Amino acid sequence: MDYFDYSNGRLCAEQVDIPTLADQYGTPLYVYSRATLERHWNAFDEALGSHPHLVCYAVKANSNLAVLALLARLGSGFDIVSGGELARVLKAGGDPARIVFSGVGKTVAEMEMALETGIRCFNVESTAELARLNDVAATHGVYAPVSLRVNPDVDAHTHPYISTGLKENKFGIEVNAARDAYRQAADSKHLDVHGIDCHIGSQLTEIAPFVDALDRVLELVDHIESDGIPVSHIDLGGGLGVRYRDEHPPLPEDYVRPLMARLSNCDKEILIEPGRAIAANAGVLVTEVQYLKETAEHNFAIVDAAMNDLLRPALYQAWQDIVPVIPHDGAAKHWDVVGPVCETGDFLGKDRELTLAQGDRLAVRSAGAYGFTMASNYNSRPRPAEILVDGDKAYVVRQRETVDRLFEGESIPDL
Ligand SMILES: Cc1ncc(COP(=O)(O)O)c(C=O)c1O
Ligand SMILES: N[C@@H](CCCC[NH3+])C(=O)O
Repeated sequence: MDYFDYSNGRLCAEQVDIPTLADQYGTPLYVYSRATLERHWNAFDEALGSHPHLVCYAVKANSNLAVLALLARLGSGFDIVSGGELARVLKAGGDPARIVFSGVGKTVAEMEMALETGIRCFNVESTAELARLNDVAATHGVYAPVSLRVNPDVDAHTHPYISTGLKENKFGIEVNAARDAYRQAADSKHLDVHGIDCHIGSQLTEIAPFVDALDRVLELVDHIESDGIPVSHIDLGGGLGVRYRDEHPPLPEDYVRPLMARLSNCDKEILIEPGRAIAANAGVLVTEVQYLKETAEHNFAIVDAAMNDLLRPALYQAWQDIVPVIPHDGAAKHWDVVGPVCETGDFLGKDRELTLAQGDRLAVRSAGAYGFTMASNYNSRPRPAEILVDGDKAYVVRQRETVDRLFEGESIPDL
């Protein structure tokens, strides 16, 4: 459930009128709902109940400082994948002791920054990374808290680009090699083994793969602990899907229940790393129809948002609902909603039945996750502004990028 709905024939975010926001701040424009973000985070937190747990929001889904700050105030932990994300979380007031650091390619500088900050744990993804982290910690005379991300070889039944838990994927340490990796970690003088971690993919709409992955992790925990290496937490990763079209992903409580049933006799702290399920349906991308172009083959609605603003349709052929901001009368037609970028793959939606006129505004739904964070400046397009709505108030949480900003850091050498 989210807080985007029509009131008097105009789309609103909570109690704020989206057409007015578009008039004030222009388009393309990302609009987020605080109540939706908080509701989703709380749903995970409450589902985990009294079992010791930490919901570590996956920052990559939506890393706007205002979004991170409001989750930090709820007591959220954070799953980060770069030094940049670490800096963002700290800037937003996140607690370093609630940060877990995932990612296959952590650099020495990123490790140093995280050690200095005193993060909760490194989710280590290879034995080479274990060795590097031990060296970096030794150089600084500290101990690095580690959890090994194991790749359980479970098919998440999701888009191949966002499946991460199969043995052919680059992520994690092969489940069969994990026991040896734990021995390496335990024998490393400057590493402290804290936990175990897995993340099998994103936009999962079934529970079975999560349960299979947990079973493999629990089997491994038995082996590791019988080797004399205790772990104090199990991190189940993120990945719970959302409804973009006609999917029926489980609610947070229905996703957590079967997992916790398996963990009823387990006193270890449970971490989860949801991103999309918290942020996706908490945001829309508002865009304006620039031209309507009807050809023999297709009707094109050329809008002012493009693949550089919202990449998911172009990258994954992802379907996101596109709705009018102010529905009006007229004959509906089938439109390909496309952007101005010079790529055939630049579309936001194809074959959408809409009643359109030039100048209409449209909202692309479920754009709060992997929307702005994947935006680029391709075609030298400044990135959109971002608005956070809270009840009847709207805050500009990122100004629209200016063309001047696009040249920052560039120079023309005196050749
Ligand atoms: C390690 C890790 N944790 C958490 C997430 C968040 O995933 P999602 O947004 O699907 O919940 C991701 C992205 O897939 C990830 O790579
Ligand atoms: N960016 C992807 C999800 C990737 C998850 C990253 N681990 C999407 O939009 O669906």
